[in-house]
Amino acid sequence: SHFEKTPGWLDWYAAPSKPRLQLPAGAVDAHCHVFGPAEQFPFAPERKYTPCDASKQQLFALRDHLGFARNVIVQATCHGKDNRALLDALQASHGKARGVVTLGSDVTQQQLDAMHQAGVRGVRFNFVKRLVDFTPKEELLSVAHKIAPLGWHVVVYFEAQDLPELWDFFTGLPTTVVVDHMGRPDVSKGAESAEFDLFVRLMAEHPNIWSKLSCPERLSKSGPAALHGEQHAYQDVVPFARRLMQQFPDRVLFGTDWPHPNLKDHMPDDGLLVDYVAQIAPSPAEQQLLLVDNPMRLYWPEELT
Ligand SMILES: O=C(O)/C=C(\C=C(/O)C(=O)O)C(=O)O
Repeated sequence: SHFEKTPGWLDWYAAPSKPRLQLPAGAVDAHCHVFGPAEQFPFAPERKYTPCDASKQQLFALRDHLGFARNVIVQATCHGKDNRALLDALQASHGKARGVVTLGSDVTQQQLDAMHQAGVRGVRFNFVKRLVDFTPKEELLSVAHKIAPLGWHVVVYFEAQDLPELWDFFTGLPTTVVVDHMGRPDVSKGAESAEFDLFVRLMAEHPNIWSKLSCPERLSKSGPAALHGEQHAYQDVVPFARRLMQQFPDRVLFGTDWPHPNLKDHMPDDGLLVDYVAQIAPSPAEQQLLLVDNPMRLYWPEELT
């Protein structure tokens, strides 16, 4: 097909290891994707990479293999504003998945209501320049104001060096805001750096802003040491996640980011990624917050009454 995978794009682990960590009952993988199948759900013409297919069936099999109970499926840029593959997966999940879509300001109320019925609870704004072209802030704000009455939140993906210019936009959003992958800090600067202090200040000053503690494999310079059996996978990222887990225990989430788009130097074993959670949330109480209570409050609040 003409959807040839981007050269160098690694496939995900076909047979991930079984985690040592026993996840708490009801654990939520709060950041993952479905891609294609391209013949049924074509990738967006404006995409900046072409992934391999990654089906809902494979996602749900991974969920069960790792010990998660639910998924939050996040629209990735390779599908642009065409959320059909995501909506198809939500329907197949029988209520075990929620969705975060990508929308234009032309979205209609009828489309929003249908997505809400399907299990969508958020919209995603991507600012990573290698992934998307520029979208005017007015258009994004228009989308945010359209989804706010539904109780949806805004997921944002950006790189740490861009936080200063994005600060006013993020702090002006009329919803809960969930940051992907800790705002992608440069881990070589250290978890007490001015750069990460700024991100911590963003969360400290704005209690509506949450963060996912995901994607150490994208941020680490020390790499997946656990591939050799040691317990300290992605050791240099742990202090960043620990700082957020300790300071904002009720506003953090975790996800596998399966099928790990755009990774070229190594592909994480999802089982070892789950074991990484034991380093950033070592106590059962922290694991309960990170993996169950926090994502349930955000995505299935109706079940908490
Ligand atoms: O999957 C991720 O969250 C990370 C990446 C890709 C996307 O988010 C996307 O294409 O929407 C990335 O860093 O390349």
